[in-house]
Amino acid sequence: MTPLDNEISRRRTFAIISHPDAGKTTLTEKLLWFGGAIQVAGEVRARKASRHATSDWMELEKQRGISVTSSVMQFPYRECMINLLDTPGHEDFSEDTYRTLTAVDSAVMVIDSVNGVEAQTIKLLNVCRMRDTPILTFINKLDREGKEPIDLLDEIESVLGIQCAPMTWPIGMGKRFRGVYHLYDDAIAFFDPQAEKGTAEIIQGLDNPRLDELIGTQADELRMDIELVRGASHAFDAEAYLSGKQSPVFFGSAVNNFGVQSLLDAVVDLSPPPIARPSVSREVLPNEPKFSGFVFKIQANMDPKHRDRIAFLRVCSGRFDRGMKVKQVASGKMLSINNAITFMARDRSTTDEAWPGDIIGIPNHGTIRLGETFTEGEDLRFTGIPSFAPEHFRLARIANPLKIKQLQKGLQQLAEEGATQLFRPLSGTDLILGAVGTLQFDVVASRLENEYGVQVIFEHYNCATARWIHGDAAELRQLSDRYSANVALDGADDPVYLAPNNVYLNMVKEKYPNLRFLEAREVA
Ligand SMILES: Nc1nc2c(ncn2[C@@H]2O[C@H](COP(=O)(O)OP(=O)(O)OP(=O)(O)O)[C@@H](O)[C@H]2O)c(=O)[nH]1
Repeated sequence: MTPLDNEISRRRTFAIISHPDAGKTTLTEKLLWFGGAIQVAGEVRARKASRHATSDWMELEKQRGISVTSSVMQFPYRECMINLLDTPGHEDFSEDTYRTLTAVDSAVMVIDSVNGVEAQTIKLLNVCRMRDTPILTFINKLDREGKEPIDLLDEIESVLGIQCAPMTWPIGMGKRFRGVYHLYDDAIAFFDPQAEKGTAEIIQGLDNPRLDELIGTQADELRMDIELVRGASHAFDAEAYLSGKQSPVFFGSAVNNFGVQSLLDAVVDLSPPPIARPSVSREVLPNEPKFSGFVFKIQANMDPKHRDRIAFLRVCSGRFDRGMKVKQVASGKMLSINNAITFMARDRSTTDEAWPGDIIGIPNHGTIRLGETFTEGEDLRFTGIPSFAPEHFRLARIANPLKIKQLQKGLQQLAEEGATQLFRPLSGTDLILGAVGTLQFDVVASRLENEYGVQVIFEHYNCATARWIHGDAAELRQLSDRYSANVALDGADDPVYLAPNNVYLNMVKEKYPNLRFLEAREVA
């Protein structure tokens, strides 16, 4: 094995997805703790405290500063190097989450056993499905009276349309929660909220008399349950998991540390290392010797006055060395990356190299855009960074018309960063902002004022949804001439139809059958 192959095989890059409050932050914290990356619980929670006050811009600003370094948490566990990518908790920032999901090789889905599958879980799972991302499921909060485990699996299968393969099975729940049985190790881990790692004892075998000794009549209930579960549920199938068709399911209680280690072991044992990535011209294998990667997230740095930003780049192939010269494919320029940040959760000191699956942060002054590809010279363009149809729209106006240039520049740059989407209708001079969550508008207004010295006023804009237009050029011209106020150019000058309502959208679809109206487009 070459050093490159070796480093690839030990990389696991994943994100946690969940509906708010299912326990994502708690689980992240416990994973870091089991991985030895944090010494005391609470470090992640402190960050979350600021995240909850998202309606307050000052808090957001603080959080933005802190989260540059906490967006990627890298730590060694067993023989692997784990990259855990953070995703914003608030659903108004789900665009950011969607993009982060394009940079991972797998995901962990957290389900609250009391609430089952929730709205945000459905949305996020659909994003994972676009790339057939393999998903492990963690059913959390077994220490509470929740839904029956078998009903939860049914719900996941029917609502999310993914097969479930239980890997562990809970013994009771709520007050009667005693632990889990591992279906493949034939081992029982007993729950003890007082024990340091949540587990009192582990025993082998369902027929072990110690089982009856410890949990009495629940032992026979468990034996019956397992017989039923083995007969009625899907057996684990590695291929089905890796192709995103089946999700191995674990049960536990994150706040009590219980079940977390099994999950982390599953990330090492079952989740895939970096695999080939599609680009416009060809597939790029991770073990190609030459470096390549793409930018999936741009974040303004701690000091907004300097307008420096960090571009988060996912390494797709080869090895990155500090100071190496790389090509920014979009501009054709060669850049020396001397000041890249790599991320170790344990100590913030930088390392000098990165391998496929790793994330590096490149400081820049707005010259690097979302979705861009970097290589050692080849003109590659990675595909797959999505932009989603916004659901909220505002018309941007300014108090002082002399500042129109600053407004245009500010909006253009914030759109490149992904903070909002910008649309310019073909007729008139209106600047329309689109967002997936309305909180994005507050962020944009505040940043325009602080960073560009522009006071913006957002007004209602009559638009229900946006669709990117692809297809026949002649029909596009006709549509643009006929509805020039509703056809706009986005930040990348691609045509978009701004539909006042669904009736209009259906009408233009019928009228222009050779055009396609897409809900998402790729940024790069
Ligand atoms: N009873 C119980 N509560 C839990 C468990 N895990 C997490 N919680 C609690 O559930 C609440 C939400 O957990 P978080 O980890 O903050 O959830 P989150 O998904 O990160 O929430 P957002 O940041 O809003 O996305 C907190 O009060 C946790 O203490 C568990 O295993 N059992």
